[in-house]
Amino acid sequence: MDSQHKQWLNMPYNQLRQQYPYADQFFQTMGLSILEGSHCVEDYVSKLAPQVLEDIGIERSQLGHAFISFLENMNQLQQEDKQIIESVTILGGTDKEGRKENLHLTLRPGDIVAIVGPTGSGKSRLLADIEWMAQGDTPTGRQVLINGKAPEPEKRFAVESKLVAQLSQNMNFVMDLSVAEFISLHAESRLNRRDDIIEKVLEQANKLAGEPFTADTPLTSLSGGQSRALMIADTALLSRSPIVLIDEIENAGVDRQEALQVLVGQDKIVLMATHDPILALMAQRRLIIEKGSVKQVIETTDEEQKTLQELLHWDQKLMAYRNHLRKGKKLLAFHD
Ligand SMILES: Nc1ncnc2c1ncn2[C@@H]1O[C@H](COP(=O)(O)OP(=O)(O)OP(=O)(O)O)[C@@H](O)[C@H]1O
Repeated sequence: MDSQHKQWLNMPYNQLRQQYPYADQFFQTMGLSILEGSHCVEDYVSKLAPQVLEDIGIERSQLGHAFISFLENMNQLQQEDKQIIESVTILGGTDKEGRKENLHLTLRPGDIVAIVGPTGSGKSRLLADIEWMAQGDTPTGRQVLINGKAPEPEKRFAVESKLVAQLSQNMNFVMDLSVAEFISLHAESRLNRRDDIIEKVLEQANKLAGEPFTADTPLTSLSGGQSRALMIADTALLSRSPIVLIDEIENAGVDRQEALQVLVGQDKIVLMATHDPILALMAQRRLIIEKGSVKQVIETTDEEQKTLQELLHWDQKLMAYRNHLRKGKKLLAFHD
């Protein structure tokens, strides 16, 4: 035990708590009463009744060590939270025929980028290069930099503090949990203690989903659109990953505009492969992929923004017809 650890066990608890406000969580999780005033943890542990220790299944000598590991882990998580991503840079590699890809693209939080191109052109490969933080070691030879530098190997392969979250098309839940239980499990694993977090995620998911669902709906009975809505809300509000990759959000059952807004509102960098002109125009930029390489980067112009407004208008009309169809109504000419 080093001197820092001894200090944690011996300093008055009210002082310790001031420095490490999450210390209380250790006692709560263990089902123990929380220390008050100037008692120190060592004292507290030495005075715990044998019956209490037996109930929680831990030896007296181990409890102090468990407390130290808890504080260590929490401190590390807090450190990770402070790592701010200012930029992601993608440096070109080669196309499928080995020709050089002329690309040097830097993205910053709040950026939305669409990736477009024919089937098989390499859209998913580009997303995979970013997810993998390629360092010239994927079929494309691309390199991805974080804040202008190659990420350290621990970062690339870290599972806990992933920089990149993937939202995939197929989200079939097999867990026997309700929506509320799922959110609360995830919130717990992210050390998010906000009382209203279940409510917030659910409210956001319902804004995205066409058909509303409640906290006690079992995950397995959510429709495809509802599952995707839940995953998008969960990624936006609970995942700490600053980069979100989307491999095509289908039209079915999700409000795409709101989905992008909620992700970008959390200051994430969003990259999405898509064939959908509405989604593509919601991005500030789109990358045109051909034969495995980015051939062009197009900025969305004001002119194109007007096209977007028009497309959104048609989309609403189409949606209204879909609703009529579902309700068994006649599909007559539409009057604005
Ligand atoms: N630069 C490259 N060099 C070598 N292979 C590549 C390159 N880019 C893509 N590929 C390979 O080409 C194949 C098709 O790419 P990918 O699946 O990314 O296409 P896609 O555009 O996502 O297609 P779809 O629209 O059908 O999903 C994959 O096997 C991928 O690894």
